[in-house]
Amino acid sequence: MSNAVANIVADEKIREKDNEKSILLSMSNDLAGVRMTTDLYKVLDQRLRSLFSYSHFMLARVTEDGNSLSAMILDPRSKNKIHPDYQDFVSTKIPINDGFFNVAFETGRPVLYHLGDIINRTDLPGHVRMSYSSGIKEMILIGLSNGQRRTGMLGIFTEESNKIKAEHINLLHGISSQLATGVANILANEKIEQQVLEISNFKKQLEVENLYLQEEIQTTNNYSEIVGNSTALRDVFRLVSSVAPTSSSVLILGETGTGKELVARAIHNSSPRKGKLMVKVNCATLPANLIESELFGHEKGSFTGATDKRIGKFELANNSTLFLDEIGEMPLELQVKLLRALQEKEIERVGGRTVIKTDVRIIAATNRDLEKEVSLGNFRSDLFFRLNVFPVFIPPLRERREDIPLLAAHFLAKHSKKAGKKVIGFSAKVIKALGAYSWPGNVRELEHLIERSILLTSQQLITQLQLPSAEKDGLESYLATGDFRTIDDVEREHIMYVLNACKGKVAGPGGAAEALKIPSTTLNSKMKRLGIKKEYLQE
Ligand SMILES: Nc1ncnc2c1ncn2[C@@H]1O[C@H](COP(=O)(O)OP(=O)(O)OP(=O)(O)O)[C@@H](O)[C@H]1O
Repeated sequence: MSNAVANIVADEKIREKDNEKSILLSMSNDLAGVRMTTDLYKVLDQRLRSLFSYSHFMLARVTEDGNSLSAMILDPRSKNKIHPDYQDFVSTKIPINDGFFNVAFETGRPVLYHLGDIINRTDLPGHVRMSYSSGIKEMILIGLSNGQRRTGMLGIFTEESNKIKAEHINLLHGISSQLATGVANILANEKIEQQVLEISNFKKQLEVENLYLQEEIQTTNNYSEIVGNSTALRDVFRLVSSVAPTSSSVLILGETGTGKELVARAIHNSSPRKGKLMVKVNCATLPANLIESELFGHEKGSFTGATDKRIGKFELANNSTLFLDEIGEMPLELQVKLLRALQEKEIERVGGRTVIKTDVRIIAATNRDLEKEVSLGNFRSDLFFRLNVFPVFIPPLRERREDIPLLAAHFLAKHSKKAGKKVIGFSAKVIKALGAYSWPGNVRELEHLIERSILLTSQQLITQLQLPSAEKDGLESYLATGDFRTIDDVEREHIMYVLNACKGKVAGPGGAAEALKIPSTTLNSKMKRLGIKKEYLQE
């Protein structure tokens, strides 16, 4: 070689080296700024294509266990895409120890394979066969390690032989550590984003639960007292205190507004579960399709709108009490699921596969006649029997009128304080009217009426009652006047009339009992109850 030629060759080599250096430098710069896989794809595709012509590349990440690879960037131009094994290959973990990937890691340099030369090897892994049958001639594998830690694997594939030259291998080796750092950055970034997402989901969930618990606390405070001293209510108290310490299901029956929720809270608050809040679900206020997820929770994406995982009320009530209000409104298909949850003591979230053990005490309430609903086929008999192990019936207010004065005084104190007014009592006429009204809305109606009356009055005494539809309903306005006789009044008058006619004789022939066609013992007890004493009789 002449000196001149030697100089030209040397110059050429220097230029190549300079070119190599500048490629390496600009690629390093590009890689250092990469934070997302889509950016990495663009950088790699652009830079690699400026080096040599190739068919496609593939970047895989090393999985957490360090033993396998999973796809990270799939080149849309991959020749393997039409191969029947492609989907399996890109969606499953591929072991590193396959005689190819591990070699690329162990040698610490890019390893070039001419597939035509190795295709007859008996130990070839599936992915190499797939590439070969898709027309790939050369494959270069570059193991990416960040210090001692393996992070990923870059594979570049050509459709023509001898496309990858020694200088390309050098260049690829030169960028491998930057690329490994880029991959590690992306993985760390993804992990952080995932954690941020999880934290924000948890935060949202906690906010929802917190809101719910706040409401519960407020409700609990409102319902801290059951007022009343009637025999009927005392019977309820007896039942409450005998069932509270157990874990037995309770079914509370009664018309609307009789205090079923109050009694449910009383049971929970006197039970060993009182340290946790009672959780309430109103089966009537939720659309049928949402009750299931409300009760059992759901996994993210289990149905349209399920954007986040949600814990159901059953799980929330673990080790506590779940109050199922208006149980009679529960759709039949959900009744089966509820029954299963009660029997098995475990639940599954909607769209979830894992079974979650729960220890939940159920208190259900309804104003419907559940037995009738069973006979009409609207309520499952097996669920009814399961819930009805301990029924508690709360009589309507009109059947325990003795409670009205106490309740009225209680609500007067409560709402006059709330309204900041000094209202201290009711006029005699109002007390009479309160005692006479039929209270179809029970205690709730009484409370609302008193609250409204306090707001309307400008005096210290409530002298006017705004009984609902008093003008419209003749009977109710009659009742509201308080100017009418009760059954007791009528009975008392009639007994006294007959007793007078019998000259005060109660028992025996010619006595009042005989005339009234009732046993004398019954007449005596009636007289006692109605406060009829002999001395009241006319001479
Ligand atoms: N004995 C009582 N003492 C004090 N307040 C009562 C009593 N009974 C009911 N209340 C009050 O009346 C209102 C209605 O009570 P609650 O919600 O418990 O009735 P409910 O039977 O569960 O009604 P619904 O069937 O409509 O759900 C509440 O504000 C409650 O505090």
